[in-house]
Amino acid sequence: MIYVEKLLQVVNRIERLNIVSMHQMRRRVNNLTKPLGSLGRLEEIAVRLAGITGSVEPSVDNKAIIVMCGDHGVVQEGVSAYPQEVTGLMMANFIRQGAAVNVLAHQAGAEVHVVDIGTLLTDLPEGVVQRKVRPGTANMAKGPAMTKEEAVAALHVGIDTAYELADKGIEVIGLGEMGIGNTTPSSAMTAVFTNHPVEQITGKGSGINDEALAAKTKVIEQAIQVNRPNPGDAVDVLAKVGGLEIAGLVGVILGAAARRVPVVIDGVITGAAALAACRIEPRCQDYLFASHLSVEPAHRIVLDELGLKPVLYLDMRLGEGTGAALALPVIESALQLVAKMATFEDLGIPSPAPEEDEFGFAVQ
Ligand SMILES: O=C(O)c1ccc[n+]([C@@H]2O[C@H](COP(=O)([O-])O)[C@@H](O)[C@H]2O)c1
Ligand SMILES: Cc1cc2nc[nH]c2cc1C
Repeated sequence: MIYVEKLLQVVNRIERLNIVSMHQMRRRVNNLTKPLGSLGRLEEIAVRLAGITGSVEPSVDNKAIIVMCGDHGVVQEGVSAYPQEVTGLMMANFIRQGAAVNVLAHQAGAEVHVVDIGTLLTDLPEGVVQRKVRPGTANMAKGPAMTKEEAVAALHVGIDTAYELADKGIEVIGLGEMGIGNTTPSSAMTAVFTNHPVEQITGKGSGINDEALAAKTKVIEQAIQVNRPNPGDAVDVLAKVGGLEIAGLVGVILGAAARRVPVVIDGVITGAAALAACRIEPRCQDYLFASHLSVEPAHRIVLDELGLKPVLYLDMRLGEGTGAALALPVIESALQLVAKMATFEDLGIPSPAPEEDEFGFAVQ
């Protein structure tokens, strides 16, 4: 019960964007020495970051990527092309800086935090944050993946992680995950939340063949039928057909939004987490940026549902936070332009930009 109260406190702390800061940022952007609107979506990014942070000089200098790791009982049903041990092996790889996300995060100047929230690994490599709620989920094709209490505990791991990073001055959080089998719960959650047919939503994940895809689709349909998750209760959906790392990511989003820290989502798994977070508290939506569009069909459905446009289109389907790491420098560029470009006033000439409405948008 105490746990649920804490969750409510965090959710209640999530505020609307700061309209005054957005207006001031729009004005500044409109006065930069360029044709009005010519920096396209970079302008929208700068304006939204002003709204999130409540500052006309926001910073995303201090960046972190959280890689939540968990295992999935549903792998027993043959839904993945890879064995379950890969989750643990990749966790070790993150620590030795050998994974794709390490390379890309290093390039972006982002820290990588690897959290074991629910893998089967018992002997954790040094450097992994140990926050195991339980060792892997149960097989959701046969019953609930976890209890509601476990789902709430996982949400709190995410909230705590976001708060810890906010406390130490992290200004933007990229979401990443590792969990063999986790495209299965992600597709199930997306189907339940959006009511799209499972067949339209399910993809090949890390690389199964057509036959296995047909079987995976059936497993997801069965999991939904067996568990009957309530689409109006995101915690119920997470517990019945979700995953520990997915619930952890939902917590990260809630915690980051409560602390006014922007969140960059990655592929289909972090997307399903974003959908759940927005079902818990719709204001979360304002704090989210979509880094890229994954090959997994559920990802497009999630981003459409959340009204998010991806920064990059690279046909990736890796996860780990790789897309988030790639988009961070683009987001940072938006702020660099605002901070460093000259304005028309700097040149001593009045802005040739058209009149603005009360929100600072051009009146044509
Ligand atoms: O980010 C994505 O969109 C994405 C798409 C397909 C696969 N993945 C990654 O691959 C793993 C899940 O794939 P699977 O086929 O085992 O469900 C998991 O570790 C994810 O990080 C990630
Ligand atoms: C090798 C490997 C690396 C991954 N990283 C994220 N998901 C993954 C799945 C596999 C199989």
